[in-house]
Amino acid sequence: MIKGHPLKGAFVDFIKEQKGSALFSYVEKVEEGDPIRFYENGKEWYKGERFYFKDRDAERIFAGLGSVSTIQSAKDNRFEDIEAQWDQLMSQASVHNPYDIYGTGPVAFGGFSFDPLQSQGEEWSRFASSFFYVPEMMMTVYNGDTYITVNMICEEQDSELLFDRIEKRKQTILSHMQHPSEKESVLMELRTGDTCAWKQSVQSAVDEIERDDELKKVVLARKVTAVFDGTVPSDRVLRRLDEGQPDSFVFAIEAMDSCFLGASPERLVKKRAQTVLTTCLAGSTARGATAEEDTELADALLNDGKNRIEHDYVVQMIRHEMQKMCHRVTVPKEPVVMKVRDIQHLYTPVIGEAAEEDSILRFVQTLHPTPALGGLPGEKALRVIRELEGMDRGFYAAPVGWMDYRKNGEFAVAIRSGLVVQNEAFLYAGCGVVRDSNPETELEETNMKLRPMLRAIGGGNE
Ligand SMILES: C=C(O[C@@H]1C=C(C(=O)O)C=C[C@H]1O)C(=O)O
Ligand SMILES: [Mg+2]
Repeated sequence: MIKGHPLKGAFVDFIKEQKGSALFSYVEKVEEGDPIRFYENGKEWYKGERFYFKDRDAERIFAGLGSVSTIQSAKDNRFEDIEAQWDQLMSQASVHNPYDIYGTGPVAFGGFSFDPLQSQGEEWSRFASSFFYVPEMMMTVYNGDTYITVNMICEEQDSELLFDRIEKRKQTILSHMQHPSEKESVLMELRTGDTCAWKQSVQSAVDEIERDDELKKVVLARKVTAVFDGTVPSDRVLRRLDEGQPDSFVFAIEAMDSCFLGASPERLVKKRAQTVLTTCLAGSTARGATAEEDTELADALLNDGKNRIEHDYVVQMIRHEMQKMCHRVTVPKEPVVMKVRDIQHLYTPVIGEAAEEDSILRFVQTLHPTPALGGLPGEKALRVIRELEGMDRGFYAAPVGWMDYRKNGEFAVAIRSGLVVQNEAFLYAGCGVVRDSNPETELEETNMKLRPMLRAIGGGNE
């Protein structure tokens, strides 16, 4: 029995009043915390329902365990439907959060598949077309401070037992500093797919762009399959991504025996009160072996016509959509170069001012997919992708992130990512095809983009 927790009485009374089924949430500050450890330590009780999310600046880090309510939607209006379900849950919730920190208290974590009209690939069978976990327990690290949120939903007769059980688990997970180590598996085979056929589809997209005056850009992706001699240790993969990609969003989301994870440089949208941040990221080149070569490559990228056009299509669409949703939008005139470990990109950050009560999901719905992952114009490009790609992207290139009970939050574009299912890992990479694309160069670009995940699963050069 855990006696004396200040909120236990309040919880029991609340459940009694509500007659069950409403959310009770409380937040505590703890001395220190390691979200990766928290995630790993939660494996024993919560495997299959965990998540992890670190933003690009490592300003805010989340690790979530379990799900007291999983919000899902496969409807045509999946964004509105998810929002309505979240509103419904929150309208009856009792939230005890003495801290005014975004990302503490009830948070829904999850995402939306890239294209719900694409027929589902078997490897994605554990992933609904959109789903969000409301974690039972979550660690939020913000500016070096650590917060624990506990969420509970239960029947009246179970309330005391549940409170005590979670409190005990929480203590164990927080104190249990020695995480159970996973067995490393050996990579047996890397199936890169038919790269000739892939280059042909790039050429087909170029032909289509030449034929159709309206079509400007189509993003085509490919899938590489890694087969191991045993279960892929996804906790280790996550840890390697987290340690190896300090300048990226790092995320993981489990669904039963599958885990989708990655290290993406690309923000789809972040909303905090009136401020909305989004990103135009497109146009790529390699990193140099020396600082000089790196700068030369960056300069060449900034001055390369093909990459500038590829980038500009993204800016055009994002500017247009943001202007419709915000009363003020700031877009720099020229892109700058963003460098991550394996690649450099053209980058134009966009800032908008919207109404404080606007939901982040409205921005997700409107912006996804940007021409960085779909193409221009969007619908037409999606039709070409469905026809030429011949695979299910699942959550690759899709919005993955979190929203809080005030509809603030942040979503990354889930690129540089892969899906782990038992002894297999499916890795994805794509690139923006425009009129001047060369299939061989685009293939090389996808190889560069596969590197972070290959390294993290133990199949790449250091
Ligand atoms: C499609 C991917 O990346 C996108 C495509 C880019 C490009 O073609 O230059 C650059 C950044 C991303 O917006 C990927 O990483 O799989
Ligand atoms: Mg490109």
